[in-house]
Amino acid sequence: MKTIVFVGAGSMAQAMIHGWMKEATVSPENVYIMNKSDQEKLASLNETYGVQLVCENREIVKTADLVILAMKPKDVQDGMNSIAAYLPPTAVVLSILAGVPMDTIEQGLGKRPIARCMPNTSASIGMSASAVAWNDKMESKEKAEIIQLLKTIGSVIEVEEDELHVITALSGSGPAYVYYFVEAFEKAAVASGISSQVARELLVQTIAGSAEMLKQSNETPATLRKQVTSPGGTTEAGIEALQESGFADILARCLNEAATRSRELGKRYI
Ligand SMILES: NC(=O)c1ccc[n+]([C@@H]2O[C@H](COP(=O)([O-])OP(=O)(O)OC[C@H]3O[C@@H](n4cnc5c(N)ncnc54)[C@H](O)[C@@H]3O)[C@@H](O)[C@H]2O)c1
Ligand code: PRO
Repeated sequence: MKTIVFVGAGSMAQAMIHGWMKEATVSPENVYIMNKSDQEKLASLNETYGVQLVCENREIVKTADLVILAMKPKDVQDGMNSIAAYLPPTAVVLSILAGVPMDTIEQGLGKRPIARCMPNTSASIGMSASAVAWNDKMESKEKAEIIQLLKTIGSVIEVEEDELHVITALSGSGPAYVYYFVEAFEKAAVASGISSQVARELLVQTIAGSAEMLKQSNETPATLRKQVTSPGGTTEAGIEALQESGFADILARCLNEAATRSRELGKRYI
């Protein structure tokens, strides 16, 4: 897929572009960005990498092999209306929108190969956890090309479209939960007399090390947790406080609320 056109290029699309440019996955002269706002940030992407800014010039869509829908769900109908007349029948569409079903995209842009992907913002450093689902028009060659593109911004797994609501709640939103966890723990550490710099450095390395242990050790999270938790020791006291505060229920509620919002977004903007 030579020519890629982004329709909408906010924080998520920019993370993908940074990832692709760092890995030299696609040629910058073949990446076009149609976007309605934030032209300064996009100008810096153009200056840094040479990707093409086309603002709202829709003619470029006529040359697209791959169109990436990356506006907010509330803007999807406007966005599709603005390109539908220019989109060649052969163009493949990749949507990264939370909640919006492929049915809605087929209605707006016609029955054609469509992929729906949920990446996350760690794409900008090649560390996205992406999941992708396909419509029934997608051929294996096109799937392979999209998977290849997604692999250069992190890991990718193929899933059924129905699973994407929960996946959006888990790994699409996931970085925000981790950042919130760091914010909250850092604040607590500062209140207990540690400098925020020391707390942040230790927390970030602890998260990175624990993630690597989960990846490399082949142990379950519960086993790894037990290895840290000495009977009668400090971790036990901390874990008991989390359990008594209903931490697992809080996380379940977080996941359910986010997944419910994804389903609502899909229905709200059809
Ligand atoms: N931010 C994330 O962490 C994340 C992760 C995964 C998926 N997503 C999905 O990615 C999409 C974009 O999210 P974001 O956080 O990057 O949003 P954003 O608001 O930062 O960017 C959206 C951009 O789309 C532009 N836009 C709106 N309508 C347009 C149109 N018709 N033509 C051209 N440009 C248009 C806006 O000007 C804006 O710059 C959303 O649908 C979201 O669900 C976001
Ligand atoms: N950010 C988007 C949202 O908050 C989708 C997942 C991450 O809706």
